Amino acid sequence: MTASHGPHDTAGLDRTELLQPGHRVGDWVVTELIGSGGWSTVYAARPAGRRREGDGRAPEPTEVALKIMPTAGLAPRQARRIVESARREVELGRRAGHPRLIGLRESFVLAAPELPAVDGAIVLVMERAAGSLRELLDAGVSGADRGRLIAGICEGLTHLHRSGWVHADLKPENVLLGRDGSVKLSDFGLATELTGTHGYVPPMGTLDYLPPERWRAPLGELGVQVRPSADIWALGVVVHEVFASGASPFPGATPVARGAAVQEYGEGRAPLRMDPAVPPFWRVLAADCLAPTHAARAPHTAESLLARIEARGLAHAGAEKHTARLRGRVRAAVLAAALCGAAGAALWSDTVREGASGHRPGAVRVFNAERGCQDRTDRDPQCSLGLAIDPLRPYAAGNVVPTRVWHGDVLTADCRLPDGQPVIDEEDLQSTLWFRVRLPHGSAYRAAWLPAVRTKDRPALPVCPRPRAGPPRHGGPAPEGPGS
Ligand SMILES: Nc1ncnc2c1ncn2[C@@H]1O[C@H](COP(=O)(O)OP(=O)(O)OP(=O)(O)O)[C@@H](O)[C@H]1O
Repeated sequence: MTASHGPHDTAGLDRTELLQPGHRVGDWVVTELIGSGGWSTVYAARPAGRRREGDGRAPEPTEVALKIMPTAGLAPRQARRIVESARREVELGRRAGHPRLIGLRESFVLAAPELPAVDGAIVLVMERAAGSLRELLDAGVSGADRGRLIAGICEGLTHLHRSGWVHADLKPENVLLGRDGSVKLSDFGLATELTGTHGYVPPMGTLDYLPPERWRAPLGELGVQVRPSADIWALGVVVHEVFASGASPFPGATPVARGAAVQEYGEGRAPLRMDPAVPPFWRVLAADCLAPTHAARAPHTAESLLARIEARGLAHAGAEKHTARLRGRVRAAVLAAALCGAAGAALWSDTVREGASGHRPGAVRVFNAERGCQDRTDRDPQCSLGLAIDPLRPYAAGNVVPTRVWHGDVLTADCRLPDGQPVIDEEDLQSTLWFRVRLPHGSAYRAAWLPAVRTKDRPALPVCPRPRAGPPRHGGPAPEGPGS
């Protein structure tokens, strides 16, 4: 739970360390302090002793995290808030367990008359995580991990939203990481179950992650209204932070100043300005999450965002696999040429690339919307694009020929298909137009299909005969095509 820094501020608690290593809390012994939030302190702990086998309880983990939420000395309103927060955490843990949510083992009230500061505290016994996304951002997230982490957060949100809950406090501190690097959402102190289209939360939250509508939301008897789109907004901020070294997409030196920038943007008085370090695919995704109103954001559900990330991941994985296979083939071709004393082997990539050859009829120059890929000449697999086997099937990893193409390659198209499968590129351009392009000698297919969003050229070409719809083809020569 986040204390005291929502638009409806309340005073937080000034707490010092409450428990020392070795202190016994229920069946657990504190081993070290992990960290403190506005209303709680989290400790690592180990089991106090062996439980008897067959006592009907779940097997003991070697380590847990104890979230201690003291209530002593609080004003009745604050104490009620703590109890309510614990109730939300326990309720969500009981009803919506999932590998992408931190596991809750048990909860109890601590009786510690010798320690008045924690006597009567609420204790949550949780699965212990290895760290948080905040720590990872501070240390520097590796490029390869970024997409995986965001996909993990989307998985957690998808599960929560499908189960009818809103997290309402998504931020890097609440994205924990398992020892295997897996994502686990945590801190459900503000999580609320939807009644119809929305739920209610206490007037609290973390300023940097609140959507524009939260700043104007009236405070009713039940609290402030929230909808799943509030989590999607927070996800947009997190996506930006992950790619922009922890920087918020909203300018300002303090959370309050950044909150003012959010409101300006929400009212249409300022554009959304993202850091250039955010790559195009993630920029489009973050912009969808950061749509200024609930209505504009609502179509971008956690589930649909996850599907987009997975589709992109598949395409990349496919690119790497195909490139590795092709590299093997190229090596074999070079070796064969050398053994035969040939002057040189014709590499498929050189055959495909005709960047300097000028324009010829049917020429289409490949365009990669990812700006980071446009200046590269090293044909990095991450920057390669796929050509489809079948333009009537989804443009995904199972439907691409092994031959890859890169930004600037010039291909020869012999016809166009105006009404193929719709394709949306990284900049949200959508088109159903496809070009049938020739592939070089020795390719597994003689022809393949380039979606029009992958080129800026629109050569005047005849309409292709409609390809026969059929089951996915995974190899062998294309039965149709111009030949080469
Ligand atoms: N199960 C856990 N395993 C490991 N670390 C945890 C666990 N739960 C919380 N932490 C860490 O403990 C620290 C305190 O967490 P806590 O939930 O009390 O506050 P917070 O999320 O930082 O802030 P607030 O609750 O005020 O928003 C955070 O750094 C968090 O990453």
